[in-house]
Amino acid sequence: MPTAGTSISRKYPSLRNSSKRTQYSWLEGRRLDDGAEGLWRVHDGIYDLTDFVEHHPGGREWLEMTKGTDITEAFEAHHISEIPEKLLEKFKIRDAKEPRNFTLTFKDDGFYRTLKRRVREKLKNIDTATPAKLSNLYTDTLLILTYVTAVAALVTQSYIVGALAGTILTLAAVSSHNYFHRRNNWRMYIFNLCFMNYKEWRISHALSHHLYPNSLHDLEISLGEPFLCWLPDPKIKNIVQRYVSWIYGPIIYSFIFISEFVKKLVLSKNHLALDDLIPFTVPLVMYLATGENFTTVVNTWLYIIFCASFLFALIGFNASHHHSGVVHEGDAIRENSDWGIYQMDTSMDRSDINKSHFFTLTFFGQHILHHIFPTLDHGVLAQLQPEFLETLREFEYEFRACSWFEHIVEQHKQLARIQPRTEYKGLVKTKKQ
Ligand code: HEM
Repeated sequence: MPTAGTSISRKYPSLRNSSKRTQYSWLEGRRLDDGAEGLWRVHDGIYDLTDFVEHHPGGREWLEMTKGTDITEAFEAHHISEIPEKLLEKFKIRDAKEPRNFTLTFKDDGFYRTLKRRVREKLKNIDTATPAKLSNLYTDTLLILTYVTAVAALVTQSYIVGALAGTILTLAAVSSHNYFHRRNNWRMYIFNLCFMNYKEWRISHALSHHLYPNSLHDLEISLGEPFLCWLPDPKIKNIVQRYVSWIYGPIIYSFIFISEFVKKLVLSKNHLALDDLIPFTVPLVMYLATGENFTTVVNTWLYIIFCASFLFALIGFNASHHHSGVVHEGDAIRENSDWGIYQMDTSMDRSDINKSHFFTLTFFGQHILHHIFPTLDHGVLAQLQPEFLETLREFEYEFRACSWFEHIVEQHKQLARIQPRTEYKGLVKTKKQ
């Protein structure tokens, strides 16, 4: 087990290399490393939120899951208003004994908090309801179409209609990701249709990937290993993982949904819940609508799932973080980086996807703004671009974006890359921060 820290933490993440790594083992590792003294840590304070869990407006789950960990990044990213910070003081019981494990900063005059103040003001003066309603309309339509096209695939027994049903299922699942980042709401359950559970994604995606992208703390990186290895480290990938993954990668893409479910049955069966039955509503509707025999229903449904899984991975892995020009663990980064700047260094947006509300919602668009303000509806984010660009200019950073196609090419180059960059090559134009 390595003992040195990582580019953004003093300690190497416990249990990262466990052969049984899951969302729950990631949380377990955080409890071992975070110096939260069995309670909740925010910056250098220890808080007892036991009495607040039930009353948390974002839902009890977020706080239940994170008990015993440092929630600084989660707390900062999930609240735009000043109310949570004021409320938090009520629950402080002492200063933490150890320094924080993570070295990312949230200085008041730093990039992230400056931008957040501007966003807070802007949100008071813009129409957020209309774009949010449009997102709801898109999502609900995709949900209905998921069932309709699945039935159509069964009736027609056409591979093309089956692939269309898979496409719709993926678009519905990605849209529902807009909802599981927020307070509990029914649309977050749409995500479960694809065999992955929204609650587990709140851990691997919202709490791990969003807060520490491309680092050793990012579960979306570690769960891909040893088959898909994006970190530039010759110790974790050989020639097969670097180049042959270009060929076997798409096959893996197709099995992700099913394998996540199987993994849950094997490794996390204690966490099985009623909502894990949601994916089975699709074949049930297919059966009830047509009366087809069991084998035909299951075969058609599995074909839809494989198509959906392929497209989901194609969209997800090429959304922002694996362009070979962005920072991955091992590459030099700024010391004590502002959290928002670290997010900028590890991401690159997609100019083509960002142009449309529908594609932003269904292709993980407006990626950087979504990462740093995950509780805002995807449809609202475009309106925040002026404040985002203004703050970037002020901090002398540039906004980086390229096409989706370039991301796909670059992601493959990143799979092959093994040389970490020894000089900081983020998006900074000057040394000023
Ligand atoms: C793991 C840490 C936490 C996470 C992930 C989290 C997440 C969330 C989410 C998702 C929402 C709903 C946002 C929306 O839908 O607009 C929310 C709202 C809220 N949370 Fe948290 N929360 C955390 C910790 C806390 C703590 C420690 C406090 C205060 C003691 C707090 C106070 C609030 C308040 C007051 C709201 C209402 C919205 C607002 O005024 O900003 N949260 N939180």
